Amino acid sequence: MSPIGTLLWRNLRIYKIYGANTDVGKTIFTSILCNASRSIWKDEATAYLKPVSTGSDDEADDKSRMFETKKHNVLTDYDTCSHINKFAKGVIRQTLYQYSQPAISNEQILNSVYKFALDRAAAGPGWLFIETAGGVHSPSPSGTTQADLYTALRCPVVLVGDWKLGGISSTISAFESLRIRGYDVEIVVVFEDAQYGNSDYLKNYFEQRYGIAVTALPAPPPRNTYSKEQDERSLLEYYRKKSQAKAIRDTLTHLDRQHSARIKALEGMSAKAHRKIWYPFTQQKLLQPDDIVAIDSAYGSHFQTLTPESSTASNNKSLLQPSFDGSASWWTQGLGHGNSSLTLAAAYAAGRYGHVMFAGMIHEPALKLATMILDSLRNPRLDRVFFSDNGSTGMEVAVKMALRASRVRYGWSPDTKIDILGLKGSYHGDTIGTMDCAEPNTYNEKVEWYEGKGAWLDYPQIQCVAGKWQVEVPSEIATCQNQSFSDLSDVFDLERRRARGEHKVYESYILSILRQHLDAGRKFGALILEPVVLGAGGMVLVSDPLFQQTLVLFVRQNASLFGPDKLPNLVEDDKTWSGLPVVFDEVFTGIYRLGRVTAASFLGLHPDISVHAKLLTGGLVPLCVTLASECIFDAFASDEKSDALLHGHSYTAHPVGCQVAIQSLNQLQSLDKTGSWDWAKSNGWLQVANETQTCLAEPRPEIWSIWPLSLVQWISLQTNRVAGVWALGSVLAIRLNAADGSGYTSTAAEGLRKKLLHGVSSAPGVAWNVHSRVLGNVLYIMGSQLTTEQEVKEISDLLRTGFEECLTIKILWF
Ligand SMILES: C[C@H](N)[C@H](N)CCCCCC(=O)O
Repeated sequence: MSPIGTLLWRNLRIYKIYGANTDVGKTIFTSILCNASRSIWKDEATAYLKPVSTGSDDEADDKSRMFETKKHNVLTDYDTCSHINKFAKGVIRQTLYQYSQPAISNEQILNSVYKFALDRAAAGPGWLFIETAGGVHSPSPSGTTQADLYTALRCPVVLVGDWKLGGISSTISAFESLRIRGYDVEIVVVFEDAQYGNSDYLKNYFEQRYGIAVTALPAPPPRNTYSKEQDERSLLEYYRKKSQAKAIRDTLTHLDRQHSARIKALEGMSAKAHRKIWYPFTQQKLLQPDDIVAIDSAYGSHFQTLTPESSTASNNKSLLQPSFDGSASWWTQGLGHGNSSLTLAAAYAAGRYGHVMFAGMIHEPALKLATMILDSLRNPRLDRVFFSDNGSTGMEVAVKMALRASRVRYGWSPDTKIDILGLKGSYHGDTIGTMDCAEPNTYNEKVEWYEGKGAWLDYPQIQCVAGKWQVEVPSEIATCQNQSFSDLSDVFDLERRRARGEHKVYESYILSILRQHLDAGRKFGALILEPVVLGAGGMVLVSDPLFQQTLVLFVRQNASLFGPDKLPNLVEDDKTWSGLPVVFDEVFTGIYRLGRVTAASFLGLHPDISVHAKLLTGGLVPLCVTLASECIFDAFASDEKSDALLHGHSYTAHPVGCQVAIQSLNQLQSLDKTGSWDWAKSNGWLQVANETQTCLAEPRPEIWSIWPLSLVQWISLQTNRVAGVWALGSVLAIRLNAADGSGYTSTAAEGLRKKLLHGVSSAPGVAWNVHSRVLGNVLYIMGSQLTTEQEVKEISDLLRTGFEECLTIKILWF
């Protein structure tokens, strides 16, 4: 099954009819719109679709039961599909499901709606009106409300307002519910009512606030209970007149124009962007307008993007296609695009506070989040939370914290040159301070102010090569040989490996490097690591975790190397940093990206400073927290204001971010607790571990990925082009053999990226693709924490086909 696409065809104007409430006249308005479009666009077809209809099978809307209902409310009586039959002759009409049918899934409904729309578009130009059930939040068969059910299809909306007592409120509430879910309400239609005058109020309200027109029509004639014939005649007359009314013609003309305007705007975006936007991480001289992908919207794991051939495509070709968000929107995405509970959290905090000043003040979301994140990370060292905006700024703060703590501990003067200790290929942010924490590399070699301030150690890397997990030891760690493991859990089984003494060779290497630098008079103020995975440095399943663990323990156990302790009253306990403050940059790897709440837990370590962003807010808004131990915090305590951490972003601890983060953490924790990733864990990963386990006493670490182990192994066997591959949590990284030298500037992964971008056409008119970023010769695909087994299967198949096609037709794409 292909992912569900947004409904947009050039020749088919599709509108979704939502009601401010049930019983407000959705069917009557839809029948009038159908009838009118039939008479205005005579050569075109008009279709009406009711995806789900209320009532049991025998009293289904499809059956002609009009006038036989026992209810006496005029609109309820008319709320049947047979209205379309009777009052909008020639309209193609279909009801897909009845509520009474058992177990109709959301996917079934959405796929059927898509298929119906696709068939209509293929049949020729026209209109399609899709009538939802009840009010905006009336539940669908699965329980999902109407507004949430149809988000993926994202049709523009005709909102039928409520003309009764209380209707102003329900109409505005319905509008707001639709709006915060990203729907474009193109027009509001409502019956006139002399008693309440809702239509006048709503006209002013929507036109003035949102520039949205309101069309008001007189209500249908009251029911004639004495004569069926009379009743039907007067109703026919009502429909005939209203379908010819100027207000309805104007409404349809407006909807027709809006449809064309939406397509024109979408198709013009890339060219305009090419002239106006300065893109990040992009050599724009090499960028053509056509390379820029226009996004209409995003939902779940997919963007809805304009197809490359949209302007030349035949009329019935869909203009939008689902594009799997393969970089998880630069590693931020965790809980799906358009996640309405996150949206509501953001809206709630924006409504309650907007943004408020933080220095010297406190608000509930910040305090709650601080408590929650400290509890969640289960790191006994961490006591304090500093808020900033994004990973770079959070890391800048971490560096300031760590260096100050070291300077105070070791009694260095403020002008002492202090370096950091790190790993080659590390990347901690794009701002100058954090760039200086990285060794010289492609990202910083042409940055005028870059001045690397550190010593960076080499390390062994892990990847699956030809079906085996290899720990590849660089020549710098000379005496050690590459090691091969049958599964990844064995690599992460640090206790056993330590018991076997495998760390000793790492200790000697670390000591020899440190000695060289310290003997040259260098001073270090922090050990900064991206635990387990190096992100921008090439998506490296870093150093054998045993190496990172050994490095941290070595630094902590050999404090005297770094300087004589100048703090006479220092109380040493297991919360006090030793040797160097250990900073973990978990901006990318933390908060379940790798399947666990912290990446530190893979190493069995507690850092003194820990930085978290990206998944912290589920990928909705930027926010970063830098957590520190009390002992780091104390380094800033004095009677002098100038000793304080003089740092604070304007949007520090913005309530919207904090509230969204609370919601995200709750959702992620609940996914974890309720076994939502069990399908992935059993996808080869934990079976292998358990099989190996039977003869072992202690349980082994739980290592798994949403990307099946069989896929990882299969890719690793494509040895003529693949140098190695790994997967952990929601990340899959493929390192390709590169003739042009590996690294960020390599073009080796471009061919595979393009293959994924070209995508799949699974059936006529049904296409989807994968949007991904490459890091030179490394192509990675990152799901969200809500990516489904089905989505993973589709992408896995596409990857396999991509590799196989290239073999068959011998295209050298890397
Ligand atoms: C997004 C991330 N946090 C960094 N700011 C950028 C990392 C380098 C990405 C390079 C690229 O996608 O071309």
